[in-house]
Amino acid sequence: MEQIPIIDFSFFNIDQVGCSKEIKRASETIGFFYLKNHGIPQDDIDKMFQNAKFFDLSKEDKLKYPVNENYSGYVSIHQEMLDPSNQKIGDWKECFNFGKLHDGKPRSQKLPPYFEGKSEFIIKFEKKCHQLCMKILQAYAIALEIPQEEGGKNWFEQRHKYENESGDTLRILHYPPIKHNIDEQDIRAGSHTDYGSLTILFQKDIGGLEIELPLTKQWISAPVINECVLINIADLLEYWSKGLFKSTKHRVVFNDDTLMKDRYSIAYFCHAENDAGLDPIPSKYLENLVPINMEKGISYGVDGVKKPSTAGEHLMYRLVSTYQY
Ligand SMILES: O=C(O)CCC(=O)C(=O)O
Ligand SMILES: [Fe+2]
Repeated sequence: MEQIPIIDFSFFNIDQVGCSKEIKRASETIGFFYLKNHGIPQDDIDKMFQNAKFFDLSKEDKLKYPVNENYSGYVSIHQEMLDPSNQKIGDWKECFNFGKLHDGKPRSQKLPPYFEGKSEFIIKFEKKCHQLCMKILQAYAIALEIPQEEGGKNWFEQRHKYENESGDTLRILHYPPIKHNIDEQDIRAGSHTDYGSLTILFQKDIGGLEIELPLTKQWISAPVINECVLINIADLLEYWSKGLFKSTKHRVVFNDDTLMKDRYSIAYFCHAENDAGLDPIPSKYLENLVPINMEKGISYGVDGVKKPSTAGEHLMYRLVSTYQY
């Protein structure tokens, strides 16, 4: 059975081309890879996980900051349905989404008092995640040999400028234990692909994440591996690469040994700027591929047929179909 590869990112500083090729290969076959020596200090990750104490607040207090149309805020249990075509009830999870923060505040939303005094750290953490994504995206540009006159190794960075408006989101997640008899309908997170360019996933202690192998459609588990973050390709990279890179489906299931336990995770969703187009990457590796059908496997909530032409439009269509406001 295929395994999710572990890539040592310190190798990128020694042999950029070799390491980039390894990342390219993992992205073409599985769409997921573990990254070790990724450069985000473990202390920062542990400190970020401490923010999950927010979930201990009363439901009332949490609901004062509900998720808004920009995708920032608190998402309660059953509110998000990641697989609307197969799920009847929403996911058994709660999360808090931090939109891109500026001056300590998400652009269009007030942070709950709980995060007061913590926002400086959260912004720094978010920036470190963004920087890591830029380095990984640079690896794609190197592996795809994007011509210099088209942007070369900065092709992706030109579309992901931190200061510009985008769907970049840092999310803390809590999957509470299930106390009732598990309903067949209940799932911690329904099967889905992510909406941006890349996702960094920080797992902790409790497994349950599964990914669907693109070729065989077989589900395999993506266990917690110490000192590694998990990277997955999201929709934009699949579009830009004409399907060469796989935006692989994943879900979080209840396991017999973990369903009575709290599960926590952190995801950083790296998005292109809202105005970034979805035209293919200029690369000789894509010459013989045809652009993929963007609606394939994705239910766009607005009218189901309209094609998104920018990263921002794509995000909007996907959000409309997964959230119940
Ligand atoms: O919690 C996890 O391990 C996965 C979360 C996830 O896939 C998501 O929020 O998009
Ligand atoms: Fe996801």
